[in-house]
Amino acid sequence: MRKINVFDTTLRDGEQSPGVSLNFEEKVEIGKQLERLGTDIIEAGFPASSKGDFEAVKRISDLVSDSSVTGLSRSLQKDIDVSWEALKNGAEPRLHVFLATSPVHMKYKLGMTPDQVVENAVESVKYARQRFPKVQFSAEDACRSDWDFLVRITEQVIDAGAEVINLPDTVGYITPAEIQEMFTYMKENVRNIEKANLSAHCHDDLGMAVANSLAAVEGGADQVECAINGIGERAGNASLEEIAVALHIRGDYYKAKTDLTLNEVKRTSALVSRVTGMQVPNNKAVVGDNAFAHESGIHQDGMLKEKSTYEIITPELVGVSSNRMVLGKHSGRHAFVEKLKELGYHNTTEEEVKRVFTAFKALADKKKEVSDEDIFALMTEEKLDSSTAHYELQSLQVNYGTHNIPTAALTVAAPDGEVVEEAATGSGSVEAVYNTIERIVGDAITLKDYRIQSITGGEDALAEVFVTVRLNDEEAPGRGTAHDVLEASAKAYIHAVNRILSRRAEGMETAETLEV
Ligand SMILES: CC(=O)SCCNC(=O)CCNC(=O)[C@H](O)C(C)(C)COP(=O)(O)OP(=O)(O)OC[C@H]1O[C@@H](n2cnc3c(N)ncnc32)[C@H](O)[C@@H]1OP(=O)(O)O
Ligand SMILES: CC(C)C(=O)C(=O)O
Ligand SMILES: [Mg+2]
Repeated sequence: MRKINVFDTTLRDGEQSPGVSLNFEEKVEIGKQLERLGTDIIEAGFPASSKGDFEAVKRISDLVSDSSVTGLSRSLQKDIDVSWEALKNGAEPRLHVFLATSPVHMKYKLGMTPDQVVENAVESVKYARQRFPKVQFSAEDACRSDWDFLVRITEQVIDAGAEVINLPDTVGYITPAEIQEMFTYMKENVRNIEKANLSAHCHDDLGMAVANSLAAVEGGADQVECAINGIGERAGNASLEEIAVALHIRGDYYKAKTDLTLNEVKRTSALVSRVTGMQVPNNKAVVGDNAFAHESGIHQDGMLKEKSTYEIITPELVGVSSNRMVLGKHSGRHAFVEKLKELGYHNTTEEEVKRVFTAFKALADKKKEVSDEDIFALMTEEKLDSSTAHYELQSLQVNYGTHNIPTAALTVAAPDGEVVEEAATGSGSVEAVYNTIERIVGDAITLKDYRIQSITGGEDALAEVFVTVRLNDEEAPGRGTAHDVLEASAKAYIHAVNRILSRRAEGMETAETLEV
């Protein structure tokens, strides 16, 4: 397996993300984590760009010893001098100097001829080598540069002492097939290529940064430059975690590997996301919240039978504790039963599972994700209702308006199997519902206590209502769960009434023995 050096530029190109500016402590914290992750080279910043960046690069360079720390510099002696001051005490001081080589950059941005660019690059590399033991030269916008011009400048900067030549796709323009061919061309045509490593630095403007980096590896690149979570200028850089995991999982194809400690990937991603304020999309490969979550029934069933059916990366590989089975509208019975077991329901009958699964599907139609608490609530309701059911709510309609008298209409299955329809008014919607139930039961019922809470957070959470009611001389608590508060209120009231009736039927004497 060929070893690919990982050059992390989160703290330099990554910080060039619009809206991101890291302070000293934040940069140092990320620098230490990048060392734990095992990146070969950390580009800690651009020392000549500001005093703050200078201090951060210096601190990281002083602190970090397991990774080599570098800083970016224009092809100017004053930038190189400042970089040396920042990096000179590091374990392995390394300079990254760049100059553009594409026709458009040379003509319009630099105002230099190709000959002047070669001369300037060679001078800078020689000047840098008087201080730095290791110098990397980047031919900015290499992927829009003439290949023979790239061969010429590469040969000369290698002769001047550069040991790493980076060929960036500065504007994210190239395709995988082209970049592979370009690296192969350089390997075959640069006369002194054996004295240097080739590096790829890809941007994601066309969404091909990772694919291009991997294709560059196929073409012979020895180093990839990338950023955590793919952050960076404009659409960002190639994402470090995606390249690293692709090389790990498809080592059979790339015949290449990195020395990263992959189980530090998730932690590093979370740190960078928190500190930069750039959120990781849920569907982001490797580090997104959904990367190890399975929602659909067929996938969950496959996962329960054999994980490799739908998971090519184990969550543990990148430091995620486990995969997640998300119960939602696409989930099936296998995953549902598994969840019941996980929640401690081992002795459920087929009938129970059938009823609760139907309730679960109905809830999942209204709610994006059904939580453990939701399932617990459905199961508790099933257990209590099946042992005491007499009245059963079938439908409910409430008419409420700020200038109308609230009116409720309910359809309820009575203990004798008859389906009763009734309506009543009240001073509020809940009272209208309760007055209707009272009519259906045909006895005086008094509400002694009413409490409501939401199960889990969010606008689509289940409502849970607790009541205490008095029917004739007896009191009982009741509990109801539903997506809607009025339905939960009706269910709680009926539940309490059912308990009293059930107690009567069983000849029980006290209400206190029943707990909600
Ligand atoms: C592809 C990349 O990511 S390159 C890195 C980009 N990163 C950054 O620019 C972040 C840090 N930059 C900065 O803080 C500032 O731009 C500084 C301190 C470097 C320079 O600031 P200023 O002196 O105000 O110059 P300004 O940024 O406006 O213009 C850039 C100058 O550098 C020149 N330049 C650009 N690249 C190079 C290079 N590799 N070598 C030498 N000069 C260069 C430009 O031609 C321009 O020169 P001019 O003033 O003679 O026209
Ligand atoms: C400075 C270089 C390496 C760069 O960031 C680019 O060309 O994108
Ligand atoms: Mg870049």
